[in-house]
Amino acid sequence: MAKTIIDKVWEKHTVMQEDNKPGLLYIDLHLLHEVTSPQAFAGLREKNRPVRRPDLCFATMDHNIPTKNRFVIDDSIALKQIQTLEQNCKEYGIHLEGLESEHQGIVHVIGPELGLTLPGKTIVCGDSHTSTHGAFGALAFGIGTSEVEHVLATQTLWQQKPKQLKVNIEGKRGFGVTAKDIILALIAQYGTNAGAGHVIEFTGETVRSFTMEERMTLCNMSIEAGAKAGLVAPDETTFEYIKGRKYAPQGEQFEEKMKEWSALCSDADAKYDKVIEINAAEVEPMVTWGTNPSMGVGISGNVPSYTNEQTQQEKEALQKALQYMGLNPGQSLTEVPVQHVFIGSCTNSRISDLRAAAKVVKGKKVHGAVQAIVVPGSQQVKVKAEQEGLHLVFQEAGFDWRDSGCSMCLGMNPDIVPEGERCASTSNRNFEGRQGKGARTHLVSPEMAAAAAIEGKFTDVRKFQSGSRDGEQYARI
Ligand SMILES: CC(C)[C@H](C(=O)O)[C@@H](O)C(=O)O
Ligand code: SF4
Repeated sequence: MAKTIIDKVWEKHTVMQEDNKPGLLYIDLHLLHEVTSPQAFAGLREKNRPVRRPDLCFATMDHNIPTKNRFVIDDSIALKQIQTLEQNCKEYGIHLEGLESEHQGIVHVIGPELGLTLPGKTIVCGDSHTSTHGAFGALAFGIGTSEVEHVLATQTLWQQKPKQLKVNIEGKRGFGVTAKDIILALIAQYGTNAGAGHVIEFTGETVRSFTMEERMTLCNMSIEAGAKAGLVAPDETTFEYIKGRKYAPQGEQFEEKMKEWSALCSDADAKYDKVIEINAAEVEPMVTWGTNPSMGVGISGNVPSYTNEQTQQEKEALQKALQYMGLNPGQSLTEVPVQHVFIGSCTNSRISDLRAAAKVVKGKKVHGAVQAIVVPGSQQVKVKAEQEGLHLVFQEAGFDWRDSGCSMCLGMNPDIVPEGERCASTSNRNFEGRQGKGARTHLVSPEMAAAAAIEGKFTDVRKFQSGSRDGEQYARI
């Protein structure tokens, strides 16, 4: 029978499978961070169990660390979680990229960067955006804390095989349109439940043309479309990215692996439970206006109005979102002023994101009413950006240049948006209170965030580039 890449990875990792029951999956890589691991280790300790494969675990700290004066942690819960992770890793022999490490960073940024994330692997982490690693053709998904304990103890996980959704993206995307815009457009059209119970395989010419970093952005947000995971079958772009990375197979071993990885694709006549077609040419730079990632619209569009077609329930949901966001029905997004700009998070904090934003910012100044920060996804991204002089571009414009971490993506560290204030954010979630109590989050691409920082309001980034526009993706140099 024809198989999808998901079937292939699944079958290869199934240790045990009884009819109509969850299967037992072998896990190749277990990523850990400070927030969702303490109880799991405590559980092990209580039962006096060792970690079965410490060599397949890899830890970092990212969520609640400060991005300024990173060694001064005032919050007692954050400090406790960080120290607990250090102790646990030491006690159980797990590799940790701590605050002092040059390889520290957001867990979903450093996995790929260090060559830990590889095609065909099963990868888990107590974190929903583990889907990011799917960009390499890995089956990667978030797990709960009790499952973290199970994986630590057994290196396996009970899983019901998910359904499969193919999202086929074709068409040449327009100038200034990024992977972030395409996934936001998909979620705006099909909703935050589109992928519920499914793993998404992203296919199509547009996806093939994406860099690995763009594929990561796409897979990162598949979770925001409700999916369990998202993946892209590996190809030359993938192998090229992996080659030479610290923990990737080297030399002859790499060549061998590449042969194996090349077979990792869906058979031509493989069946999916659902198929969605997206035309990338129809997507424009997106901005979310509401309190979930599906509440978004192209920059030339408006905040929605009430219509006769809406049910009472839909009207109430719209009203609630607009009230929280401090917006009026029908309002143009280009009139909406922002007070904060955040360029960072596991969605958009890689070197190509920073280059793209810097290109928009270069030679301009951040609007006087805006506080803007750039938070590289890892310390390695930070170093690379500094070698290229990007930090100077940002600093000269008035951006704050920080150390890596989750930062303003979520209100778990000192980078908070004050109540009632508005942030153009390159992160992935815009739920109520996500960036702080009463904070108003608008999800955008790095280019759009950079443009908003300069104008002090949302604006179409495409106009910033009119002089130098050459039909190429300026965003991805
Ligand atoms: C803290 C963690 C459990 C959480 C997640 O699972 O995604 C966080 O990373 C997030 O983005 O909301
Ligand atoms: S950057 Fe944001 S979305 Fe990503 S892991 Fe951290 S908190 Fe979660």
